[in-house]
Amino acid sequence: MRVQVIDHPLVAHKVSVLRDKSTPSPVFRQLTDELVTLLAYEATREVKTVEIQVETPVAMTKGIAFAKPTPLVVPILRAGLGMLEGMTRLVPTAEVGFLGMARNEETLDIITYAERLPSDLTGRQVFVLDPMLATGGTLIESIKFLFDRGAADVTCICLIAAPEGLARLEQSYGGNDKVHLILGALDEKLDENAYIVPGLGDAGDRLYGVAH
Ligand SMILES: O=P(O)(O)OC[C@H]1O[C@H](OP(=O)(O)OP(=O)(O)O)[C@H](O)[C@@H]1O
Ligand SMILES: O=c1cc[nH]c(=O)[nH]1
Ligand SMILES: [Mg+2]
Repeated sequence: MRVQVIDHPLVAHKVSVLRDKSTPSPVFRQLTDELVTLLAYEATREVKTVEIQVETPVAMTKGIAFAKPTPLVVPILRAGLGMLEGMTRLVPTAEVGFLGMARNEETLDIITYAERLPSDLTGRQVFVLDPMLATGGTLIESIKFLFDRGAADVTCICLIAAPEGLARLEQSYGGNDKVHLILGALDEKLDENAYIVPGLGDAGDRLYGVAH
C-alpha cells in the first residue's frame, strides 16, 4: 500500500479553513471541492492513458486520452458526495458508482445501506472519495467490496486521516501494491468517540448543514 500525505501550502491552507468550526456549510462545500481537485492531481498520476493524434491549427501532434475501460469514481455517501464534482471535473469521462455506508456511532460497525456499482470491475481503476479516514472501518469495507468485484487497483482520496485508521489499513492492505491512499492531512489521534483530533468534526453534517 502506498500512502502519500500531500505536503503543499494550498492544501494546508484549505484544510485549515475547513477545520475552523465557524466555516459555514456553503464555504465548506466550496473548499472541499477545491481541495479534491488538488489531491486528484496526485491521485491520478498513474491513470491509464492511450496515445492519440491531435490536429492543432498548425500541425498534427501526439496527445493522450483516458484508456478504456474508463476509471470508476466511487464517492462514499454521504460525505464523499461533496468530493464528486471536483473529481469528475478533472476526469470527465469517468463512470461514477455509489456506495452508501454509515458508521454506527455506538458500535462503530459499518452499515452498507446503498450500493450502485457495475457488477464486473475487472481491470478497472477505481478512485474512492471519502473525506474522513477515522478508524478505517469504512475504507476497509469499501476496498474489499471493490476488489471482490475485480477492481485492478483502488486509490482512496481522503481529506483527513487518523494514525489509528491508517494502521488498520496497513494491517489489511500493507502488502498490497494495488492500494493507494492520498491524504490532505494526517492528524494526531482519535478521541474516545472515534472522532479525528483535531479533525474537522462530522464531515457529512458540516457539508450538508446539520446543526448541532
Ligand atoms: O474510518 P471510519 O471510522 O469508518 O469513519 C469514517 C467514516 O465516517 C464518516 O461517515 P459517516 O459514517 O459519518 O456517514 P456520513 O457520511 O453519512 O456522515 C466519514 O465520511 C467516513 O465515511
Ligand atoms: O472525525 C470524524 C470521524 C468520522 N467521521 C467524521 O465525519 N469525522
Ligand atoms: Mg457523518
